[in-house]
Amino acid sequence: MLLEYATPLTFIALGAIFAYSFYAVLIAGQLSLGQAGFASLAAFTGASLAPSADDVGDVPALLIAVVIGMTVGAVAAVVLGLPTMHLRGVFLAIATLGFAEAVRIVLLNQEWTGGAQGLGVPRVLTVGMAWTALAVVAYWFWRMGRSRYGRALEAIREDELAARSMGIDVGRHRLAAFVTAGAVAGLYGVLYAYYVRLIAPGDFDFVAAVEGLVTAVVGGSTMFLGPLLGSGFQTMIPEIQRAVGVEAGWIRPFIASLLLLVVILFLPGGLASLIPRRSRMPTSDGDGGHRGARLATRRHPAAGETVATLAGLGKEYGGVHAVRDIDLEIRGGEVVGLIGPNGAGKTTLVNMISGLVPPSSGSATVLGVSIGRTPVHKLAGAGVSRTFQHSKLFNRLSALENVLVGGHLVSRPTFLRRLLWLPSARRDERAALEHAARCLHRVGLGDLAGKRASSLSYGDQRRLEIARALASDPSLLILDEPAAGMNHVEAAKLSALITSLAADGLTILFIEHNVGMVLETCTRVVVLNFGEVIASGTPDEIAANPAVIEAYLGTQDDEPLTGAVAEGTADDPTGGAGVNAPAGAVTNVDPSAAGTLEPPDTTSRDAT
Ligand SMILES: Nc1ncnc2c1ncn2[C@@H]1O[C@H](COP(=O)(O)OP(=O)(O)OP(=O)(O)O)[C@@H](O)[C@H]1O
Repeated sequence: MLLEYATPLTFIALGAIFAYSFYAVLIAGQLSLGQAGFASLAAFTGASLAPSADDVGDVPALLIAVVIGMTVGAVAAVVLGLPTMHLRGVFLAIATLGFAEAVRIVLLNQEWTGGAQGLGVPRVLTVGMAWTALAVVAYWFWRMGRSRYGRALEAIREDELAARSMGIDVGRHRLAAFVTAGAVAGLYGVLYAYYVRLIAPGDFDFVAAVEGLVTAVVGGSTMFLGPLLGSGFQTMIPEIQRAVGVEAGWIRPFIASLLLLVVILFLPGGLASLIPRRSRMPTSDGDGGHRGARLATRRHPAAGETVATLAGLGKEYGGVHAVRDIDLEIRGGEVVGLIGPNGAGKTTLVNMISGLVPPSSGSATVLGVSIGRTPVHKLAGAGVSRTFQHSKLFNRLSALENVLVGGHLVSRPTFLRRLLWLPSARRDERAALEHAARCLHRVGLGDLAGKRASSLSYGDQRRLEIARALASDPSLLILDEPAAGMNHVEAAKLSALITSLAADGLTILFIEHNVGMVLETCTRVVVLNFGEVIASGTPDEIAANPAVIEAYLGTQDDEPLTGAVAEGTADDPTGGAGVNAPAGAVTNVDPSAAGTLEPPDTTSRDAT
């Protein structure tokens, strides 16, 4: 019975293995078509260099060829990956496709490959061997999925910049994913060669690459069973059509393509999205009643110790001086509020401090690291953690998973230990889960741990970003407009949270348009206008500072800032008070009202 289906079953296994080589990079958000080239190189070198099956036996010959092929695939991936890893999306697809085509043409013109005639290889692979190999590959990706490494790849796929800010070395992770793809494609190439009896360079052409990609996409790239489901679907649809008597010709491929279209249109997450995803939950409630191990912690600067020193820091975009000549010192335990009208340069300044944007002039040292050439993940490693003006959550991950990624820097790698089922890996994963749950509870989101980040309300998304930033146990926490979109009550709660974090010794720098909240929460306020610091001092000093009042109200004759901010609209940015404020200015014309003023932002930014 099984023998009757041996051929389709073997092709399902082979197709799934090839699709896993695409899945390996799709989970990190990379679109590559180079796998056909890796498979081709592996198939020809493996089959040519491995000893003959007659001399050493079938299985040893195949195993040696597999080792050669996977090594060749991985090395080719490094060679191709090093110069192309900075490419994204369609550019990476084109570059890798170019590589695969170059390999095909070179191999086509070699004598040792048999050229267009192809190379004869003994059939050694059985259906059992093919499925054993598939089981090993699927096991690899299954164990990877819930490891620290697997989470990092998912985070890169969801939002690369946020992943960098969580301390993930994106370049290294993307290259590792690419090398895995090379090795798995190499495995496929060798197994294919030892099954079909005759291989030709044309077997690994553009069409083969697209088929592998389609299989992975149809199966789904967010769950490890995806490639297997995709390959089963792709292989069995024609078989089923044949069995029910749909004759060859245009009908069969037409129906198969139509079904493919239906899956892609109605199941954007692929067939695997039909399988319910078990969301990770901590074993304890995370509110302090936990018993698991704690994660690594870092030494934080003591109160009054220098955290950041900025000297003459400036940033110019073309002719626009976003920030100019800023001297600033931030000390341990301070809560520094950064305020100023829209376009004053606040976000640009914190982007420089967190390493996202290099300064055009001046210098700065943050937690002992000088900014400029230091990559974002290294600054995160030094203890800088941040939220973004426009939420940069990992939308398809749950709230808890978002915070788990935030804990990347303080948790231990678990993937290799998970492969071996070592209890220490389970312990470390539990510790990471409980740490994430504690962070969620700290911001009041404990009950929403299993919810997808994209399904949370705007205010909860802001809080989730804070929980994620806290998870790295930062020394300097930077919050970019954390209260944006929050109502009066939520903003008051956030203010209490910031105060309690500062009481724990955390140094906080935050941008906020809600001046009332800033004056209430901060130990020091720095005011920017047109990229320059126009005032710095205690909340009381700032509230009475004429230069600040002028920057906000456009006149020096008005009352001092009182700690509350008028609600306004883009049409009436003064909150209806009729004050002649500069466009986008935050006003305090109605001290009884609270809220933020958010005129439409038309600035184009790489990182905000
Ligand atoms: N990537 C960029 N390219 C060009 N100009 C930029 C870029 N980022 C910021 N700017 C400009 O730099 C100036 C300061 O912008 P920035 O976003 O830092 O101000 P902000 O005080 O944070 O404003 P908001 O309160 O609206 O967020 C603005 O004039 C803005 O248009």
